[in-house]
Amino acid sequence: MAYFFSEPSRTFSEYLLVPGYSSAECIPANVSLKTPVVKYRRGEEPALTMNVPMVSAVMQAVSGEQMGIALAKEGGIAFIYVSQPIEQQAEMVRKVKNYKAGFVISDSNLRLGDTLADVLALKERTGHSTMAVTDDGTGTGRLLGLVTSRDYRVSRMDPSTPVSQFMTPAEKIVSAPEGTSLKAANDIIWDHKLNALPIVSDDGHLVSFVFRKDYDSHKGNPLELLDSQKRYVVGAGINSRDYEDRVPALVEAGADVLVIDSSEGYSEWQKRTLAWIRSRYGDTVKVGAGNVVDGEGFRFLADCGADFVKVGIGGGSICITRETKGIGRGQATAVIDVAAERDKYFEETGVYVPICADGGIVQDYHITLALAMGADFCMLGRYFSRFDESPTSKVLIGGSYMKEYWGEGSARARNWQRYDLGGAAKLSFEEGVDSYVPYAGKLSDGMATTLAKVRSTMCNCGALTIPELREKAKLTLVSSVSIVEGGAHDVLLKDTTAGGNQRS
Ligand SMILES: NC(=O)C1=CN([C@@H]2O[C@H](COP(=O)(O)OP(=O)(O)OC[C@H]3O[C@@H](n4cnc5c(N)ncnc54)[C@H](O)[C@@H]3O)[C@@H](O)[C@H]2O)C=CC1
Ligand SMILES: O=c1[nH]c(=O)c2[nH+]cn([C@@H]3O[C@H](COP(=O)(O)O)[C@@H](O)[C@H]3O)c2[nH]1
Ligand SMILES: [K+]
Repeated sequence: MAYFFSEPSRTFSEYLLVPGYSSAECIPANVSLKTPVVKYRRGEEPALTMNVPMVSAVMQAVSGEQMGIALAKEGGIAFIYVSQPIEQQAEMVRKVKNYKAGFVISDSNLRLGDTLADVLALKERTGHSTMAVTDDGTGTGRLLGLVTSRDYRVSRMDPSTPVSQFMTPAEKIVSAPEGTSLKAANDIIWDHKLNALPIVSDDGHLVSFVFRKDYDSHKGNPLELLDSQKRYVVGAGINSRDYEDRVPALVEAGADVLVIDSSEGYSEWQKRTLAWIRSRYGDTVKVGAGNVVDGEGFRFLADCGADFVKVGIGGGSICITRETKGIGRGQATAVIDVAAERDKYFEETGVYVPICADGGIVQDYHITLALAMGADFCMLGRYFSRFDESPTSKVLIGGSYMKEYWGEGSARARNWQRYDLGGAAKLSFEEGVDSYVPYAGKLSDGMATTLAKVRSTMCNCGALTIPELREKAKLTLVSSVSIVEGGAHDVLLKDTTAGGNQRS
């Protein structure tokens, strides 16, 4: 006979936290959001931790290289999407690993034969007024000259004037050698009153620029997540098909952690994928698996060697898996159940396998709830898709700026793993939608607000760390009537944008 769970499956909005005693030390500035990403033995330190409990979803509309850089700066990890060719994904990982704060690879470059008209067209296209003239017209060619807007007067010059006639030639350029520190580069910029300092290799090739205006922007990211070589930490998705080719490419590109990206992880496919990675790399390659929604699924993946386990089926904002396939579970219940099994597993084996609550975070406080219920960190798609750093375009709709956001199981994602099942067997239905989300500006500003709320709620619960929150949290179910009580009610709102139920 079929098994029936005795409890209904519930979601985050059905719960609230009841405050506990807050001592005088319990202030947001003292809260640490540090959390483990990969499994560790009792008494040992995890090989990878984050400074904030947030990772970005393995999705085309969310996690490219810009998200990788921006999120690591804030202390979290982006998982570069897997639904793209291997080399292209590896290149995104490399771009995050090679990124050096303040050192910008030139994207506006000219050849000697180009003209003033080319300069103007390039400026129009990239929006940048500092241009390198190189032998091959690339950002890493041999540096022959520089063009800035101070070098030409559009009203007085013929558009066909070659750049060689008005550029600053190489011998007059102030530059710095490769390996110059950011501090030293900024000193040169100030001493010579420059706007941009080219960094040039021993053989005269342009490496990057340091711009004066960048000086302030990379001071003060106290939570940024760096590897042992001071490069940003980045993750990448894999699938249970082409792992023998994809995993080596991603490892070689420098990915710090991988995750098998699937709607459903309690399968022979994931077991084989994990076994292959362990046989080839032992424990040196870190890989999460999922998704599961109960203790049984968790134990299976933990036994298969997963470094962390991802929880959540059908709760995502663009998900229609529950509607199309009838699989899934309320996200709060899934997290609570899996967390209980994770704790039991830890008791029994001495191995702590972190869990990630994936999907369905709508309000900022849902993150705090997920942590209180036992999640070690949360994966968010919709949330991150709204910021400048997501790879999608910003569009003006009905007077408001929106960003596009679509599911990995939607037709738009053209996810060949789903559709190419070999021979005539193809997945013929969609499990996700294509949508708009309200544009939300810069990631750093949005995360600052979100995490301020998380820290503040933790203080209400008397907790300065995530483990302490889990220990002290008192959670209550709320009735549907009291949910109405929790929003602004029985008043006429003057400004509808300040309503109590606005989504973050
Ligand atoms: N978290 C969620 O609720 C959901 C997430 N998604 C997202 O959509 C994307 C695609 O997910 P899925 O369709 O579940 O991808 P998937 O690749 O895990 O599964 C697609 C199909 O391929 C089969 N399969 C997997 N490995 C195989 C192998 N080696 N040989 C033969 N068959 C194999 C699976 O059993 C399944 O029928 C992912 O990005 C996922 O995160 C989609 C639906 C729900
Ligand atoms: O049913 C689904 N169809 C899809 O096409 C799809 N694409 C992504 N995902 C999952 O949703 C998570 C992101 O959820 P949020 O937008 O709520 O943060 C992601 O992290 C995924 O787990 C999908 N689920
Ligand atoms: K299964």
